[in-house]
Amino acid sequence: MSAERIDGKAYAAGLRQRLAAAVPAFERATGRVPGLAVVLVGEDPASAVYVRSKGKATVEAGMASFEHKLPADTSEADLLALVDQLNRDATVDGILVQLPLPRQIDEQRVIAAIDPDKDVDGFHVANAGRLAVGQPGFVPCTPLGCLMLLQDRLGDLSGMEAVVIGRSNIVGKPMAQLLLGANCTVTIAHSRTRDLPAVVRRADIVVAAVGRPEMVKGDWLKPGAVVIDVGINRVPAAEEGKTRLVGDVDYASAAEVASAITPVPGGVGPMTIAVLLRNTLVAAFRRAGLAAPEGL
Ligand SMILES: Nc1nc(=O)c2c([nH]1)NC[C@@H]1CN(c3ccc(C(=O)N[C@@H](CCC(=O)O)C(=O)O)cc3)C=[N+]21
Repeated sequence: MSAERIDGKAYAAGLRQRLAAAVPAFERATGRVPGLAVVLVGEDPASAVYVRSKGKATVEAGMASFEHKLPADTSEADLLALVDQLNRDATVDGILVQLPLPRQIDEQRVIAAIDPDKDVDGFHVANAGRLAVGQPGFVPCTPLGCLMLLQDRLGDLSGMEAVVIGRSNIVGKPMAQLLLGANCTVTIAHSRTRDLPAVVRRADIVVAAVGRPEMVKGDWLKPGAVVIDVGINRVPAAEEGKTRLVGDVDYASAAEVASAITPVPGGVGPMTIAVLLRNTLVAAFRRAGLAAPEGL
């Protein structure tokens, strides 16, 4: 069998178009456009690339982008002061502080300082709690994007066996909550899981978010499984001195067994950015006391 390739880039482009189409109604009602503030501390080149593509996508969707670039030696107090200023800025609906932060800054303290109603990353404990108990809030962008791709492909997920590999607060745990909310039978596997291949072989849905290049092999999969690869790993390419991106799944062998699989790049990554804009638009409608449009 040769799996169908799940085109996250195309789905993300469609979502961004639907978001752009909803912005004028917000602008008519409020006299302003939704705004996203992105804060980058230091000059990690990969982080700078993501921040730039977020800013570009924000403007393309008709929203306002506010970029704050701070030097690598910024103190925690100075970053907290900026977050406080953004919390109080009425033109800012969403705040994203790019992670990881330099080691003099306590990430949890910074996330805790963000107004939960502007926390479009969904990283604040208030939003983690809302997701856990099924209240409206903000869901982390990557897992929500994965759920959208799965529901687009499979429709109702009720009763399906889902295995999430990875237990991070930003992907694995919220992904498991979302799949549980969609009535899957959910297993969270991790580095201490015994006989991981046997656990993965039960799954109708596999979400790989471990950060280990090409770890999940085709012979771990149940034939016909749908595979979502969250990993983005830069590895040496065949040509001397060059690099390439690979996922946490060995695409070639997995595509022989799965019914559908997301590629890397072009799968989950573009969805993360599109969902960030979706969360920002939803935050803007909610903060204005307006009902957010359906189906976003
Ligand atoms: N507070 C916070 N929120 C984040 O959402 C966040 C963060 N910090 N820190 C860094 C990670 C990383 N991240 C990506 C987003 C899009 C792509 C993406 O679009 N990737 C392209 C490839 C891009 C390339 O070629 O490097 C793809 O997969 O097709 C990748 C990675 C968001 N992150």
